[in-house]
Amino acid sequence: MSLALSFFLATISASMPSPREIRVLDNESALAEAVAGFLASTIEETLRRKPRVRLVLSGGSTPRRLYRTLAQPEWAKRIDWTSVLLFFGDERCVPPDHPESNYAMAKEALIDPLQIAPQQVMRLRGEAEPEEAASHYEATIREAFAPDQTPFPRFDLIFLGLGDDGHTASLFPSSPALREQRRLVVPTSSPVGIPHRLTMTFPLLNAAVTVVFLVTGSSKASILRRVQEERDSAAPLPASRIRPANGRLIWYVDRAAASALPSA
Ligand SMILES: O=C(O)[C@H](O)[C@@H](O)[C@H](O)[C@H](O)COP(=O)(O)O
Repeated sequence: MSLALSFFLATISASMPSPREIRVLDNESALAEAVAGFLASTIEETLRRKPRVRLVLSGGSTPRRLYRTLAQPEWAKRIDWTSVLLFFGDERCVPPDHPESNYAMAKEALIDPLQIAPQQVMRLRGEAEPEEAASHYEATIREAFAPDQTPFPRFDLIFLGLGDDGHTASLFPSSPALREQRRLVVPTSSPVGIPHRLTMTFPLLNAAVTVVFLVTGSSKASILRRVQEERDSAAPLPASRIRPANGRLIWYVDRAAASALPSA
């Protein structure tokens, strides 16, 4: 094979997203344990190559079980949290102690129990003016990746959830934020719950080394099937557009959420 052809094939294969992996666990508890194990292995493997791990937490209610599991002694002793920088994929525009704050949930379930130092936690300032908060967070991300000035920094692992309308992070169907191709973080709005949000954008999320979706419960069965079956439709659901160009996409789902999948 000529050098030119092998280079061409390498380039093509490098630009094709890796296949998505769906891992079905019996229930929420088994899912939390499995994801904790995956996170521990990912952190261990990353720290063999780099001095720190940059991890993005998801909001919503699903990840709370995972965060509480990670705070348990048997997991706390397995993970070197002193080498982990925590970021948030999105935030509601509320104060950090508001019951709807994604930061407040992670603080209660993970950060405080593990005594993770404040300087390791990059909080999205939900209490600030949204444009200012978005710009500040973009600067925070770029500082955390310096001197690497890649246009879209590659987080080592990003956790995401799935809304029953197909949204993920705070990227909601029909939102202008879905079209953002330049910025890392933008203000946006939600049709449900807290209206004003901040969210990481598709280019940043899809730059990740690994993206892990956490989906549990029978209420997500229908939307999970739609997302898995959607192929290049004219208006794909936001969660369907999460396809790390040079990374892994893994769906951790429980049996209830997977009940509508063809292989279920
Ligand atoms: O701020 C948020 O709410 C999340 O970023 C959002 O994308 C969440 O992951 C989904 O809405 C699923 O939420 P549940 O886990 O509560 O079902």
